[in-house]
Amino acid sequence: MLPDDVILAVEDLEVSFANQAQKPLRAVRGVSFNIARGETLALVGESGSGKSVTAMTVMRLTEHDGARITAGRIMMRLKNGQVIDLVKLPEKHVEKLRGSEISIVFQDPMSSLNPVFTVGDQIAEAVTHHQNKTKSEARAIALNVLKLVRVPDAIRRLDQYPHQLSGGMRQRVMIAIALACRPSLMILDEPTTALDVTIQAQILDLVRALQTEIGMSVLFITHDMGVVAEIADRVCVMLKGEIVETNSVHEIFSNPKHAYTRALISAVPRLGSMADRDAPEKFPLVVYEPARSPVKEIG
Ligand SMILES: Nc1ncnc2c1ncn2[C@@H]1O[C@H](COP(=O)(O)OP(=O)(O)OP(=O)(O)O)[C@@H](O)[C@H]1O
Repeated sequence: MLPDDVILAVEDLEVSFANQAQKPLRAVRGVSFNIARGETLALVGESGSGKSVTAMTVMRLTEHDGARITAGRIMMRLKNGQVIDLVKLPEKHVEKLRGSEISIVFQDPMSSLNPVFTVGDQIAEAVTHHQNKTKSEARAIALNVLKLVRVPDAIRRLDQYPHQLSGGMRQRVMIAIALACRPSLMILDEPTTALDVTIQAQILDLVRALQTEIGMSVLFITHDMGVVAEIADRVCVMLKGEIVETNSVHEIFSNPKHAYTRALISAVPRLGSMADRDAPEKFPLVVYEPARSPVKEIG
């Protein structure tokens, strides 16, 4: 059974990809964590450490990519209080939970949004997929949710197409779609990596504000300890498919136990003084340069 305040508990999760030439690739190895109601848990680690596979497995989407869950449980508390193991759920049931109980926002809104439908239609579609609403009711919900994610001039935006919005506005629309059916858990997979720094800060502010307002839980995936410092309550550090350290954000930065955690902190110049300077040699990191977008925020 889950403690009352826990929304999601991942227990000893193992996920493998078949690899014809060699033995299967164990992308996620014995991963365990839980997320409380209203909490933001950051999953942090370098490229290939297994963050996205973990997140996509919580959505039960990795099987579509040929992965197999070889062990573990993903216990989820639904909005009606029922607790279920997502691993055991047949696809047709999981499909009903995506968007209504858990939703996910990806890095690149342009590849998630459909270019030929308006913003309003895409949010309304997310609503009518799960709820028995008329077209005009769904449009009213779409308008409210656009306002909730602070899209200025929301009425006009409803009838615009994705290409008419800036990168930051598109990411707000993706968050609006993810929020439309008020899931209790939102997964954000590197949602700000493709945005420039000021827009990134605005999106992080938005996620924080939404959490205070609607009390949802967040699983936030990032490689950037600077972002972790801004957004997380607790942190799981992933390395080569395993979680090597879990702690509160305060403890992670003030008293990092694992050398790899110290290396990640040192990779962020303004946080680096807080961490062990020897660590980067032990765990050389790929240094990320977020793609700078020349798009100017409009409105
Ligand atoms: N569809 C797939 N088929 C085969 N292997 C995959 C697939 N998706 C991911 N992997 C492998 O699983 C491992 C974990 O990848 P994952 O995408 O979870 O890393 P990550 O920590 O999210 O990194 P990134 O930030 O670069 O996405 C990697 O070795 C990756 O190559």
